[in-house]
Amino acid sequence: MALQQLNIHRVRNIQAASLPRFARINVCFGENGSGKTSILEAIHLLGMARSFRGTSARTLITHGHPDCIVQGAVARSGGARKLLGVQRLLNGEVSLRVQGAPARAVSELVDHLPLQVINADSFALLTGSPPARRQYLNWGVFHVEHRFFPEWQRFQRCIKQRNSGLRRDRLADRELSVWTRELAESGQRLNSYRQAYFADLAPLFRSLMDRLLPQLGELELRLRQGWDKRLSYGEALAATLASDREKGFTQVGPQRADLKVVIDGRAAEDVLSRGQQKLVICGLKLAQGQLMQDRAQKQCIYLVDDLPSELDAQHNRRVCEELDRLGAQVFITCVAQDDLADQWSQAQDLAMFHVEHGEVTEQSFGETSLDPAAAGAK
Ligand SMILES: Nc1ncnc2c1ncn2[C@@H]1O[C@H](COP(=O)(O)OP(=O)(O)OP(=O)(O)O)[C@@H](O)[C@H]1O
Repeated sequence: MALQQLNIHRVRNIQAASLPRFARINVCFGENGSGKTSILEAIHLLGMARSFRGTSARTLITHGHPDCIVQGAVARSGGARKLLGVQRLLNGEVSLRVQGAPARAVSELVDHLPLQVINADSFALLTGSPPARRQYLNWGVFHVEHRFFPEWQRFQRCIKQRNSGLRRDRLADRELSVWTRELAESGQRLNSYRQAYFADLAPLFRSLMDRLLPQLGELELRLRQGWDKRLSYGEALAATLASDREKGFTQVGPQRADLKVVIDGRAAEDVLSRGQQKLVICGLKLAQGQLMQDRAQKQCIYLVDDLPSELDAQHNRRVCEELDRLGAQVFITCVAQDDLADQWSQAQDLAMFHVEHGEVTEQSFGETSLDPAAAGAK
């Protein structure tokens, strides 16, 4: 999957930008506050209809304007182009388009433009609360198991109904047991999709970490399914029914699942330096891209904001090598044009975009210091 062109209107400090072509590796460089992250935000808006910082649409829209719009063309290698469009309004309204026709759900965009973000907020994968890790897990399963999303929707419906039954008095017993049975079946299936995905993901993650950070100790990725693994989900729900009634909600299930990275028996977030944490995060994100390629024959697109921060040159290079090995399209930001020169000098399919006060200009290859001939002439 690759983004082939992008039009940006009123996204943060970018009033208007028309980018008619991209390479596989796209480096956006410019001074602090120039608008590099805003380009990544625009791409994220196109694929997810929201900011990657989880903030409201208001923060994406250029100050003083009522809306922002992004339009782009994506294509699978050898496949037909798809035109996507997203408009967000200050009042919270959102309008999505695929091939010019209104799209009903964000999942349609996600399917066409699968994105992986590596930025400062990605640390939440290790140090944040479980929803960030469930989101990571769900993203992966969604892209390789087509039965996951409808099951996830069904599960949400069941748990909502069961929780509302739990809050009512005992007259609702019959209704409650119907929803509990439905929930047990749906949760069990959801868990089996996640477990199958996890079984493939964990070894990929370990071998990536062997390359990114070989001196790290015994590394383990663990999946907690959200209830006692010796029980079926139905049994676990039966065991907690009385306490669920008291509390008024369902306490166990896939909605409580979590992932844990463990090193020599200790939680990664407790023992790793900030740079090492960043490498683990890169390992997790790269493993998902690899698995998506292996299982779904689809490429995701990497949005990488300020990779060099927290990483020394050697580890920076290793992450770039892994991105390169994946063959995925990458949009990556840095301050100076030469910041990523070592990493990408061999890349054949490279484009450089200079960003200044919200204006984006593609540098021709002759103008870039990453061009081997130009670099040699300096
Ligand atoms: N809604 C908005 N409307 C207008 N300008 C905005 C809005 N939100 C942020 N900005 C401004 O856009 C500019 C570009 O921000 P951006 O995060 O893209 O910079 P950057 O090039 O990634 O910088 P850095 O290297 O510091 O990370 C900043 O000056 C920021 O204050």
